[in-house]
Amino acid sequence: MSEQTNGLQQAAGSFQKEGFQHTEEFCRLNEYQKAAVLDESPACVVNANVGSGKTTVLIGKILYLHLDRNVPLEKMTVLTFTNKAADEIVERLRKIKPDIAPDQVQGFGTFHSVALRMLKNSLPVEEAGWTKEFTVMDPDEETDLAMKIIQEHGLKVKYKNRLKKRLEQEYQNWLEGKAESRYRDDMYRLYQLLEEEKKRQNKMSFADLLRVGEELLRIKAEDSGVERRDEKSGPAWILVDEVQDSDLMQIEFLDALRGGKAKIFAVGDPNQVIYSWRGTGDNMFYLIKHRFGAKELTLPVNYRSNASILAAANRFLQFGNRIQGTREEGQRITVRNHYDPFQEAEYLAEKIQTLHRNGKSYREIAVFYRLQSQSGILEKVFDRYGIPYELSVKKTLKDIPVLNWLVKVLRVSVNPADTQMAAEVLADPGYGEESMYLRMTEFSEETGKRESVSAGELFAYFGLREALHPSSAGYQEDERLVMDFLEKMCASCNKEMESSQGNLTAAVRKFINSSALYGMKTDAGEKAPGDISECEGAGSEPDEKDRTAEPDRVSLMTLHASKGLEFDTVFIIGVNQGMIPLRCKNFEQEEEERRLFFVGITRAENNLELSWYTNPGEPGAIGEPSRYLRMIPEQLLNREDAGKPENVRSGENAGGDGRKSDLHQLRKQVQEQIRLKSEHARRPGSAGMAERGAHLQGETVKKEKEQKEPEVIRVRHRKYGEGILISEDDMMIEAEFREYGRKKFLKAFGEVEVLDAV
Ligand SMILES: Nc1ncnc2c1ncn2[C@@H]1O[C@H](COP(=O)(O)OP(=O)(O)OP(=O)(O)O)[C@@H](O)[C@H]1O
Repeated sequence: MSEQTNGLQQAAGSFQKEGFQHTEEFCRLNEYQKAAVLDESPACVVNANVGSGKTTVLIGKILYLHLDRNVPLEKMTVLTFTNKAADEIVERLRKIKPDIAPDQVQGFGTFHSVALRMLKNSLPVEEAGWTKEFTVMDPDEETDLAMKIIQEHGLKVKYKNRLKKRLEQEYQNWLEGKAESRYRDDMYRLYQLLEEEKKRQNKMSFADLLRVGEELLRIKAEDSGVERRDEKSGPAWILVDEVQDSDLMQIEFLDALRGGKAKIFAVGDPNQVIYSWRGTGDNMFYLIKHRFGAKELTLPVNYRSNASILAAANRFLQFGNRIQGTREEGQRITVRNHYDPFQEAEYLAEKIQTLHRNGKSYREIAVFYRLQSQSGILEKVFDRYGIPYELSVKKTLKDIPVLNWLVKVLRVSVNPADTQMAAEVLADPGYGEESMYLRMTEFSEETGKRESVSAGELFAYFGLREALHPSSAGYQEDERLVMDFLEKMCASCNKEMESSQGNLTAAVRKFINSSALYGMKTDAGEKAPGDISECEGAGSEPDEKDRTAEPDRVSLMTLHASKGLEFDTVFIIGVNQGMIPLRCKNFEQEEEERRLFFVGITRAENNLELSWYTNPGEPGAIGEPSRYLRMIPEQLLNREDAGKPENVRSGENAGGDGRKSDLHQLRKQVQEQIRLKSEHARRPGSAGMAERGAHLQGETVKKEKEQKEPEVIRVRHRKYGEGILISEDDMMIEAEFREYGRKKFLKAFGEVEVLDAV
């Protein structure tokens, strides 16, 4: 990627004069890539293989449209799956055209951020029942609010323990005016009340941003008449990255944004769908193609991995043709057996030290695992060996109690209608106190009109010294975290106020909305399941793929987090039965696990090592190699066996080295931690947010006995009779019938009736 960036920089001079097509960068593209860049069909989807240059093509396309076809950047909307990806595209464009102003690329971002910006700036959000000052709520907060409404109104809602999922599942049906909920309960009444409450408290969920955005865009188009629409009113081009990760709501938003006029260019890879639990299905790519009558182009050639890795990857391909490579066979894939994760961690530490001594930088090396919990042993052993590492864990403000509370304080300050948050602030067991109420509700009046502000001033205004309890043991750390956060926020707000000539309240609202939408990184880098990257307001992240700019560290991350990255050497650990793939409930999950493994192995450029344990020690994992290892042809593999249980059990397999003699001790410590954790998990849970929220508002909440909800859902089919629901998504339903086995049906045909749970 950095090599590519250099190429772009060298070519930058000639861009201005002759356009993109005459640059070295364009000439470097292969024929498929060129065809995609130059295509100007009304709608085009590029079905791209892994590592085939999707990002390269997308950037090439933007440059071509802008420099050769004179399409202003402002007339392009570039929709990405993560905010980080949007930042990366802008950053790479800036390397070529350093004078790009922030205003010109306002249309570059995630679906949600683009919708948010339009609702704030150009769509009449008042017509939908909110005001321009609305704030953004996260999905947990919406579930808490729904739970509170259920309790207040005595609603009968089934499967409350899965309320978040249920809120998502039937929302579309309710919007379409269906008369009764799937379980014939009060779900539709809940939607109604929830909607009213969100309007009353002037806040929107993520789903609202897209839905309201879409509705208002459609109304706007109707009002002005699609044909007569002012050329200036919408984008001329919509470019979509990672289109396979879109969900149905995003597609509707896309359609409305297009307004029957803008051209669509979307790149994606159906083989890399790994987030279907969020409403994305592996059929999305094809759905988009048909919905927009799009031309399909392909990018078959992979530039990343050596031929052995690609040959293995081809075994896991689910859609499309074989991935073509450009590289020689290279190193075979190593498959290694270890006795257990402790032994492996030590092996990895030594191996990485050797690689480093032989000239490989740490940043070229990554270790992937299926479950976040697997990183603990590696961290401890790497610490002991002094190996620098970067742990990719999603750590957001919500994980730090004092910042979680502070953000709520700020949210109420910029939106006093938010009684849900106000209640949570005041009754917070750590920091809540009554005097905060006035400070929050008077913020706009008192301080919010200012044109610049400092962290110290805000700290004093909110009386945070008292709220954080100066005599408590944690005060200093809390104060440091709060000041750090406020400093970042004030820097962003001051900048915002200067450029927009707005006031402090509006600037804080923008900052807080951004952080709700993207999360805000508090620690080491992360690209987790979910569109999380650094909050817009807090400055942008370093280019993830230009890794030379970052500290030299080994990357430790889950397979999910590895998507979109590339490394010279990749270790995938715990490739055991029951772990990779994780135990699956249904065929779809199984297929997704396979795609996840595919994503993991295709991150490696030159060296790939897969390991399994004789004694995995993870619940559900079996001490046998995963069946995925049997799917890779033997001639691509180099099998090595490091399992020496007798040495390992003694904990002294390494002789005189003091670090290694501690291994036995470490093993005992970690096992004890695991035991304590599982005991803790078995204890009855503490009160949920919703209960706390209600309690905070002075209500007595009866802790409802956890209802034992039935797990089996019956269905009926005209021909196959009664059966059991296995899975369903927005399009398909799968059920099992005693006489006929498992069958799948298109929901649109309504052949399967879902009966009450038994
Ligand atoms: N025409 C080309 N010639 C040489 N190298 C190329 C070419 N196109 C792309 N590459 C290189 O191939 C690698 C993969 O490119 P890129 O990251 O854009 O692919 P991708 O399709 O986005 O990957 P993924 O599927 O993993 O998300 C990069 O290192 C890139 O520089």
